[in-house]
Parts: sequence; C-alpha cells; structure tokens
Amino acid sequence: MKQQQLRFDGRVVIVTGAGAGLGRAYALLFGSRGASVVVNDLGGSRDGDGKSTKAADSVVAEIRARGGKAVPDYNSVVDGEKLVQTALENFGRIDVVVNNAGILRDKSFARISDQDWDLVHNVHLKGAFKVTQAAWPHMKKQNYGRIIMTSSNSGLYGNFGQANYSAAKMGLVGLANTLAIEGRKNNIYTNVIVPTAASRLTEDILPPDFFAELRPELIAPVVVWLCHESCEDNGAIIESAAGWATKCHLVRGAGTPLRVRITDNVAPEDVQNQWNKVTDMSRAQRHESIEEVSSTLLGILEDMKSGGTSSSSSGEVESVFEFRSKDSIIYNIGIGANVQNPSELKFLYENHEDFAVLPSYAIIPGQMAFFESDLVQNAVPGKSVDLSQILHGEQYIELLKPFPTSGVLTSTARVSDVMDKGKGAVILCDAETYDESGEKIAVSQMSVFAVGAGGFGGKRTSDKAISTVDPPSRSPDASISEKTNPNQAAIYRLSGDFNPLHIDPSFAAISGYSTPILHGLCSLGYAVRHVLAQYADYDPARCKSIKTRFAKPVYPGQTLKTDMWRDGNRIFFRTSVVENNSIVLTGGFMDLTEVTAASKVVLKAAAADESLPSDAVFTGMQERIDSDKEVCKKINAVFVYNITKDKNVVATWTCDLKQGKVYKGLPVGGAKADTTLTVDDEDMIDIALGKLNPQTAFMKGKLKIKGNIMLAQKLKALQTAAPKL
Ligand SMILES: CCCCCCC[C@@H](O)CC(=O)SCCNC(=O)CCNC(=O)[C@H](O)C(C)(C)COP(=O)(O)OP(=O)(O)OC[C@H]1O[C@@H](n2cnc3c(N)ncnc32)[C@H](O)[C@@H]1OP(=O)(O)O
Repeated sequence: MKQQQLRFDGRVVIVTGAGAGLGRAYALLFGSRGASVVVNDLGGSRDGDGKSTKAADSVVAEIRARGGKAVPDYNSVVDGEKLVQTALENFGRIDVVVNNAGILRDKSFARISDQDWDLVHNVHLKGAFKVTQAAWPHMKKQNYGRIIMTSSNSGLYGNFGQANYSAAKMGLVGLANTLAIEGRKNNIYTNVIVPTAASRLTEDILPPDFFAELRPELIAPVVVWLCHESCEDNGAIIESAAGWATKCHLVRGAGTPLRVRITDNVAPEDVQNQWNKVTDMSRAQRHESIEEVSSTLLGILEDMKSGGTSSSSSGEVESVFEFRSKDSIIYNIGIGANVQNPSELKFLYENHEDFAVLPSYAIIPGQMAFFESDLVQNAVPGKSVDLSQILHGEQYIELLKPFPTSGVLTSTARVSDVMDKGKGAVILCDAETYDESGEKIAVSQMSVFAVGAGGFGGKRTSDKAISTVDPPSRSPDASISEKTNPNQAAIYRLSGDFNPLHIDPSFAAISGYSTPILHGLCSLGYAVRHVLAQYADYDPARCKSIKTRFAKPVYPGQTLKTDMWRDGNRIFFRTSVVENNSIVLTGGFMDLTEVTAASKVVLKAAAADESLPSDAVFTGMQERIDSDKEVCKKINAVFVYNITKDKNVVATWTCDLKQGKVYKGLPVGGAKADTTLTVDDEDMIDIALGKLNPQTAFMKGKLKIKGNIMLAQKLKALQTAAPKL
C-alpha cells in the first residue's frame, strides 16, 4: 500500500530567515505540501547588517511557481507580532512557527562586545520569543500549534569563538523545554532542531567536500515531519545532517549521597571522597520532568532520614559470560572432582556421554557480573567498600534448567539491599542468568560481608535476604569427608575469582589470615558434590537450589566433612574442618528436583526411539507445566516432557510418577516449542488424578490451547493414550 503523503493543506506556516539556506528549504517543502507560507527574511547580511526584500521575494516566487501559496515578510523577528500579522492578514490563521532566523558575530570570548552579544541574542533568542509569543494566543484559541526552535551543536557542546551564539542556541533549548510543558494541554507542541547544514552561516567554516553533503534539503523533511499534526513528539531535541537524524537527550548520572544522615553536614573533603561516584556516568539516565528529578531527590532525603540505605545501589549491570567445556572441567576440578572416582569421570571428560558441570557452577556468571562492576564497591552509603576486606558471607542459587557445559550466557546483577551489622556491612547481590535463547536459567543471591564497612546507620536485617535453614536436631543421616588439595585455591581461582586473598600470602596477611584462604564457593562446591554423591546419584540435574553461610575460613589442604540430613527432597548440610573441628558452612540445604527420575526414563526412551531425529534435544517439562510445578509437586503425578529439534517439539512424553509409568504421546511435529497448554490449577489436579477428562475440560472452556498445535494430537498426548514404553 502506498504511504499517504504528509500534507499541510489549510495550515499556515511562518518560517523565519527563509530567504536562503535551511529556511528556504523548509519554506519550499511546506509550500509543496499545501501549506500557506509566510516567507520571512529581513534580507540582511550574515552578521545582521543591511536589509533587502530580494531574498524573501525570490523564495515566494519559487513557491508560487510550483503552484504553492506564499507571501513575503521583511520584518525583523524582534517585531514578532508583525510577522504573525502578515500571516493573519493574508491567510487568516497561524498553525506553525519555524524559528530559523539567525546571524553570527563570531569572536573569541574576550573580544565579544556588548553589541555582538545583544545582536546575536536578539535575533536568535528574543526573535524566537517574540514571534512565538505573538502566535501563541491564536494557537491556544484554535487548540493547535507546532513550533520549532533552531539550536546548534555549538550550543549543545560549545564551539570556540561562538560564546554569544552558543549561549543563545542553548537558551532556545530551555525555551522549548518550557513551551513544550505550557503548550501541551492546548495541543501546541514545541521541538528543537539541531541542524548541521551548508548555509551562508557555515560556508566558510566547514571543509568543502563535507559542506557539499550538508544540503538543507536533507534536513527540511525532518522539520516538516516534526511540524505535522500526526507527529506526537513534544519537547524533543532532534539533530539532523546529511540525510541522518537522531534524538538527543540531557542525561543525569545515578549520583551519590555526600552525607549519610540528614543531621550530617557536608565538608569539601566529603565531596572530594565521593567525586568518582558524583562524576560516574555509567548509569546515567534521561529524566522526563522536573517532578521526576525532584522526586528522586526526595527519595534520597528519605534514605538520609532513615540513616541511609543504598540509593546508589539501584543500578543494574549486565554481563556476558562465555565458557567452553574446558572451563566446566576446570571448575569441576576446582571443587574436587576426581578421576579416581568413576562416578565423577563425567565431570572431567568432555566426551563422556553424561558430560556435565557441577550445579554450583551456575553461581559463577552472576558473580562475574559483580567482579566486573563497581556495584559492591559503591553499595554502602557514604563509603567506598574496601575490596581487600570483603568476604563471601552467604550464597543461594536456584537452577531453573540443567546448566549447560558451554555457551554464552548473560547475567543481570544488582545490589538488592545493604545491612548494617556494626562491624561490617552485608551487601545482598542478586543476579539472574539467561541462556542464548533468552530463557532464564538461574537465579542467585550472594551476600558479601564487608569487614569494617558497618556503622553507617543502616538497618540490621533485610526482607530481601534468602535465609539459611538449620538442620534437624538429630544426628546426621550421612557424612562424607574429603581432604582438599593444598593447591585447591590455586586451581579454583582459574574459574574466575582472582581475589588475591586466595593466593597471595602478603594480601592474606593484610586481611588477618596466616595464609591464603580457600574460596567460599570452593568449600561449597565440595559440599555440593557430597550431597549429590549421597542423595542424587551424582546427577547435577537433580539440584534445584542451594543455600549456605560461610561461617569460618577454610585453608587449602584441610579436610572437609559434610554432615547431611534428608527430609523429603530437602537435604540439609553442615560442613566442618576435620583438623580443628570448626564448622565452616552453616544453615546449608540443597533442594532436589523430583522429576529427574522420570526425566531419565524419558531420555532413555527417547534415545531408543528410532523415529526421532538423532539431534533432537530433551527440553524438559513444558514451559507452562513447569511453571505449575508446585501443583505437580502436590499431586506427584503428571509431568509432560518435550523432545525438541530446532525449537520444534517433535515428541512428547507424559509421566505419571504416582503410578510409576511413562507414556509416549503422539509426535506433534511442527508445533512450536513455546506452544503451551494452560490449565487452571484445580483442573490440572483433577486431570492428573483422572477425575476430569481433558476433553471435557476443553469443552468447558477450562483448558485452553495456544499456538498452532494440532488440538487432537495434544489432547491425546495429555491423555497418555499412546502405547506404553
Ligand atoms: C565484587 C564481587 C564480590 C565477590 C565476593 C566474594 C569474593 C571471594 O573471593 C571472597 C571469599 O571467597 S572469602 C572466603 C569465604 N568466606 C569466609 O571465609 C568468611 C567466613 N566467615 C567469617 O569469617 C565470619 O562469619 C565473618 C567475618 C563474615 C563474620 O563474623 P563476625 O564478625 O564474628 O560476625 P558475628 O559477630 O558472628 O555476627 C555479626 C553479624 O553478622 C552476621 N553474619 C555473620 N557471619 C555472616 C556471614 N558469613 N554472612 C552474612 N552475615 C553474617 C550475623 O548474623 C550477625 O548479624 P545479626 O547480629 O544481625 O544476626
């Protein structure tokens, strides 16, 4: 379909300084689009001297020659009401004002005379004010108006020799900002154009070949669009040149408090200490209004009143983590995986049919995001956290999918809260990790204990903290002991935590340790292996979530003993150092997923199914049913698994864990992987318990099927009607 031409029939447009250059190009384009144009030009020279009717007349003649409507106006823009009068007398209304007229009086700052200053300001700033103000009541009355202010990169960025011009041009931005607010309710929109054009103002300033590409005709369409009734921008600054255009914004950094409490004063030294944060633009943002800016200030004051939380901690960073099979193996060795244990070969050999990375590896991408940013360093209000004094305090990880052994993952990370523990601060570091398809695969929370960063008047507890859980009071159900290698920290650090605390004796001494200590995540990795060995047949896919507190340091070479208690799918654990009997990991638990037994059966069946493509992938439970897993857990009955190729579901299995049976649903070739069944919870339970026929549920409108999947096939799959495996 052909796009409709943007027309201005019945609209009256004033273009100031329209005798040449940009103004002429605007006037001609408006004229060709049906507008009645007031071609204003005083006919003066580039620096504002002299007068002539020639310039305006010739443009009017051009417009008329092309069948358009135009009248000349020879007034100075400072007499704005006269220009508007010309419009009203000739065309009876005024709809659009393009403030374009301008002159130059370039001199280095010291040489600018009062006259140079006043003339430039008169034409650019006062002229725009006068013409616009004269048009304003008419626009208000008709409830319609479009205004353009012309600024310049000289204003936005400054330019040697143009102090008077730069100031006027930036003044026009301020004028437009406020007119955009005042005119909004009357449908009067004001925008700013920042052109770089070949004009008589720039002809001997720009290099000739560059100059040739800066035709005003390439900017005129941008201005004309901004003035059209269908353009909804108001208060925008649009830069354009050479057939290119972009929006510009003023932005503001995240900033930082210069004092902790509302009762504190600010000394110049406080400013000096915080200067890096004051000038940090890494989290700069555009603010839409003065109200928005004021309300952030109110929030900061509220923080100060409550003794300071972390207003500077609201930022989020994104980090990309690329890893290969080799990195997975190095991590597995780093947490003690050992070829002498045949069950662990799959963690050390990339060609093993069950090659896998241990599940605590899912913590690493999120942790790397914090290492790469200064989120932790800046988290405590009024202080810069000393990174030589941080300890890993606690860790939580939840795996939403089995973790891959290689790939490119993206993590988002933020400080979610900061607690003041007196002698230290506990910084809650939350992260989410996504795979290449954008699916969230892990959620983590790292607590960093910043020794010496407490006492800032913050709160002691946080509802955002994920709690540790004490084990049952009975004796452990099982225990595994294992000696770590004296090189354990030296190996573990190759997985990305290069904190010298774990390798450099002099650095460890500064932190008060006799020798470098083991990474907290290394000790945790040992405990994770112990739990998997004891309760999950070394299957990392069975790990759903892990939590622990690092209560005391561990030294490489020490023996770690993990005591474990089982309560359903929750395994509590506590780890101690055998040599000195000190408890080093407390409040630990690992939640195991229930469905893995069924997954295994499905995988085995899929592998034996010759009708499936050899490169089909097991993608786990269907998305929707996965999100209903609490329901599934309650009934312990039905899970549906998909086998996928190229993101298309090629086969579905249904597992009835209660009956211990697995059925193959009919292949549903062509269905998209994100095709989902949605069932409300009660019905899901009833269907799973066989009380409700899915067909009936569907007929009652309770079972909805989205996507292009064949209905009958899908229902059959859910009914588990296909032959048993
Ligand atoms: C930029 C990226 C950042 C990446 C960070 C990770 C980088 C890694 O390289 C660092 C590491 O791996 S360090 C090695 C692992 N961690 C450790 O060895 C720390 C061991 N823990 C300790 O020494 C103490 O618990 C200690 C020193 C932490 C606290 O002991 P105490 O000072 O004696 O505290 P205590 O009097 O027992 O309690 C005071 C309040 O603090 C809370 N708390 C205690 N231990 C905590 C811990 N580990 N984590 C979180 N909070 C903890 C207490 O609950 C108490 O608070 P409240 O009174 O409100 O209950």
